[in-house]
Amino acid sequence: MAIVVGTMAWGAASGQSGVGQFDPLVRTSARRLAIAEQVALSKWDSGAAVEDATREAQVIQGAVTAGEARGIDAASVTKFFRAQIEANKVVQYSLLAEWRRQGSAPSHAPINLAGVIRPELDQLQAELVAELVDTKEIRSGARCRIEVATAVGKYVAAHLNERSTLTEIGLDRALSESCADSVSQTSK
Ligand SMILES: C=C(O[C@@H]1C=C(C(=O)O)C=C[C@H]1O)C(=O)O
Repeated sequence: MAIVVGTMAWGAASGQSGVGQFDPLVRTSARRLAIAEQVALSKWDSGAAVEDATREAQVIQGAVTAGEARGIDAASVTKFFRAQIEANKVVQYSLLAEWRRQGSAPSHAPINLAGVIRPELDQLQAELVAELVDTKEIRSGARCRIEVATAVGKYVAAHLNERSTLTEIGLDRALSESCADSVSQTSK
């Protein structure tokens, strides 16, 4: 027991700075994910499908172009934004199912997906690309996956609300392709 406690304390202390460096990426991912509610409401109103493959291709292409201009390779930008998109869809599917179970969505003003919401997502995309640049070194670190998971946990704990579980699932998915390596890290 003493060894376990000691190891955990060491792990928490040694991971501290790395975890903190992921905070902006986590916060911006959370803002992107929060917009999924507006997207889902617009799809509730229009009856459009959650998934829009044409728009997804535009999002990825825009991110790749922005990333390449700042020295981030196309493959890592693509996998990062694919994960962000998958997370967004998970949240949309979940909210839409909840509203179907309830028989109604929350009342809301008309939503302009193409003219307002997607440009907001585009703006956040630029911020995410800048944060990928800022975290390039730490995203190659051996503890990257643990630090990202810990940073998400910290964010969720600091923003508790009735949707925390969905937020945590969404953020874990959104940030699942942040690290440069593909090796699964468990306890170290
Ligand atoms: C957010 C939307 O829904 C889905 C998620 C996307 C995203 O996260 O960028 C893009 C297209 C859709 O598959 C949207 O339609 O704009």
